[in-house]
Amino acid sequence: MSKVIRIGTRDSELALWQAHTVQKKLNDLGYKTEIIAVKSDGDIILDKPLYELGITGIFTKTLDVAMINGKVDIAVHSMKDVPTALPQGIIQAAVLERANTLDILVHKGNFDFLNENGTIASGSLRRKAQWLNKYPTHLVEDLRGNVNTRMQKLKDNNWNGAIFAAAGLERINLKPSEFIDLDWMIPAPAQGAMLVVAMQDDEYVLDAVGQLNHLETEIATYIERQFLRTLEGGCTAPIGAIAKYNEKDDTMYFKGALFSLDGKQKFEVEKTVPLIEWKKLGFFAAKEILEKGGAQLMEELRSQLKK
Ligand SMILES: NCc1[nH]cc(CCC(=O)O)c1CC(=O)O
Repeated sequence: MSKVIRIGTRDSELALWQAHTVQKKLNDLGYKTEIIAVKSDGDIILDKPLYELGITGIFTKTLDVAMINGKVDIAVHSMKDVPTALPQGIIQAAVLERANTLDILVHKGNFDFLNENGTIASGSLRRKAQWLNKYPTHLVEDLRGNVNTRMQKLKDNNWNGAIFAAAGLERINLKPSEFIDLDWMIPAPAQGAMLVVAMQDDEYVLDAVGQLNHLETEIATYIERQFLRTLEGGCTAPIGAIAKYNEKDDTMYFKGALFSLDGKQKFEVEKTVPLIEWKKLGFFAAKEILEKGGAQLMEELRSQLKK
């Protein structure tokens, strides 16, 4: 059989770059492919309510619906944008080798604001909370849109800087020379990783795409997303997590944290365990946080974030 694998993607520059990367890898393996780009806010036509199928993610739902309706065979996502529970019938087909996991501050060449009263921009609860935790006197302005839009808004405003995922800017060559690595900031679970999803009964496609899977990244992101899933229970809270395999001593390093919205409260876990313990690492780390006060903070966050 040699069917054409239809690759679903959103139409932002970053999403298209990611889809083309998957396309090239499949082509190199001898598969025929076609890119199908959907408008990010495209129409959703389905004969069942989204919640019945477990479709929740704002970045992923249009593609979930396209796949369930048979319009595309796979979808390529930034893994950190994908809800931890996938819709019914859709499964993780491959996690690609991870790129840069760091958040960076893109600035305007002047560092005075780091000690004084600065204003930076970010639309992410996780970034805002961590910034305010480190710089309690600063202002964090809201900033939304795709990376191109956000970079333009930074130029148009008098903010001192804005926070981006290094991976996104590097992929589309938008990373300017004026930036600093925020190595103290805990990234979003699965930041820097790309996920390919497919229908669970599509053997041909699962076999093709499975060849792109990077085991080390799959395991690290599994741990980070297990941590997230155990903590959040369906609410988008300020949560960071990073897992890293260390080849030298065959161990898995993990750091994860939960913050209050204003950054004043922080519950953190950091540990290194033998690799064989990876399967429950994210779960136990989350339990530890819940026990030392995180459960109460999650309660507060749920009522603050409910609209
Ligand atoms: N939420 C938007 C988003 N989703 C994935 C990336 C970049 C790629 C990645 O982090 O894996 C970005 C941009 C950003 O956070 O600055």
